[in-house]
Amino acid sequence: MTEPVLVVAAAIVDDLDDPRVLLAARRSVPASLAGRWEFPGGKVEAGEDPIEAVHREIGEELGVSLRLGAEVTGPENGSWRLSSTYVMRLWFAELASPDPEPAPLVAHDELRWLGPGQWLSVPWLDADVPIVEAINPWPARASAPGR
Ligand SMILES: Nc1nc2c([nH]c(=O)n2[C@H]2C[C@H](O)[C@@H](COP(=O)(O)OP(=O)(O)OP(=O)(O)O)O2)c(=O)[nH]1
Repeated sequence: MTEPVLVVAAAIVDDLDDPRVLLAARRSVPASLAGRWEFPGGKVEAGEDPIEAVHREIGEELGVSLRLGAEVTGPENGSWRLSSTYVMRLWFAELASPDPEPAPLVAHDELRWLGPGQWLSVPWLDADVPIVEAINPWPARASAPGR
């Protein structure tokens, strides 16, 4: 069996100690994924350290530097399965500096800071939905039994 390709990405929040706002990025390419929202990031290059790859990808895609926090571990040896081809490792992160602000330089056409209770309000890529649900501090309450 071929090894899955490793994607690394960042769940960029306003404050690692008290995350209330999450940055989502809307893909502009490829056409099949355009309009869906994701965690900014990308594929680890051959021989590259995954943490270095996150910093490189975020620099390329958003033009900012990050301070990484805890890894958001998934069910597959700590990774999240994206598809038959890809698995993803994800870290919480905050901006290393307020200036410059992140910008959609490549691969995205819009960035949005999702506020409290809004983290699931955009159409995330299918594989990202369970991840956002796992980190969402405002999980939907089970509907009350009918009377
Ligand atoms: N970056 C990122 N990719 C995701 C997420 N969720 C998800 O299913 N994917 C998929 C989309 C792509 O098929 C694949 C990652 O590819 P990518 O296009 O972001 O990687 P890259 O920046 O290195 O792209 P490229 O230079 O090779 O074109 O993983 C996510 O939250 N972030």
